[in-house]
Amino acid sequence: MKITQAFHFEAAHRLPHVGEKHRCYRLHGHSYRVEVNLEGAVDQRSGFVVDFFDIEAAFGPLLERLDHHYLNEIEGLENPTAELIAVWIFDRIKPKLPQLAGVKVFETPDCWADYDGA
Ligand SMILES: Nc1nc2c(c(=O)[nH]1)N=C([C@H](O)[C@H](O)COP(=O)(O)OP(=O)(O)OP(=O)(O)O)CN2
Ligand SMILES: [Zn+2]
Repeated sequence: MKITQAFHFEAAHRLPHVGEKHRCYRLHGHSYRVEVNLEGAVDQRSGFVVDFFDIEAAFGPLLERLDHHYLNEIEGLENPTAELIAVWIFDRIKPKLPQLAGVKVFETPDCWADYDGA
């Protein structure tokens, strides 16, 4: 069984390695959407793969670090592409959520990165 919980945050960033002529070299912001995907057996008693409240508890502290922050200043996010934000989130919540199967980070409704740990 697969389950997903979505979160949202607003943040500023710039991409330092794209070259000065690329518009994303300049400071700008996005309304990010994050989808946390888990996969596992449904517990017979609870009926849950994982309680959504537990997913919220695992991701909440990261959300506080991301929301309304300048991403480039966060340790490990000096080059905050959607891909590297997805890896950053995955690596930090996997120890708390062993059933974690993937993290999607949407910069816009049309552009996202999907990391499954590989
Ligand atoms: N593979 C990736 N490519 C790009 C990334 C990324 O993270 N991974 N990031 C960017 C920039 O962050 C850029 O700001 C993306 O914004 P864009 O897609 O241009 O969306 P906008 O809403 O700003 O654009 P509109 O066309 O005006 O809607 C670039 N590439
Ligand atoms: Zn951007």
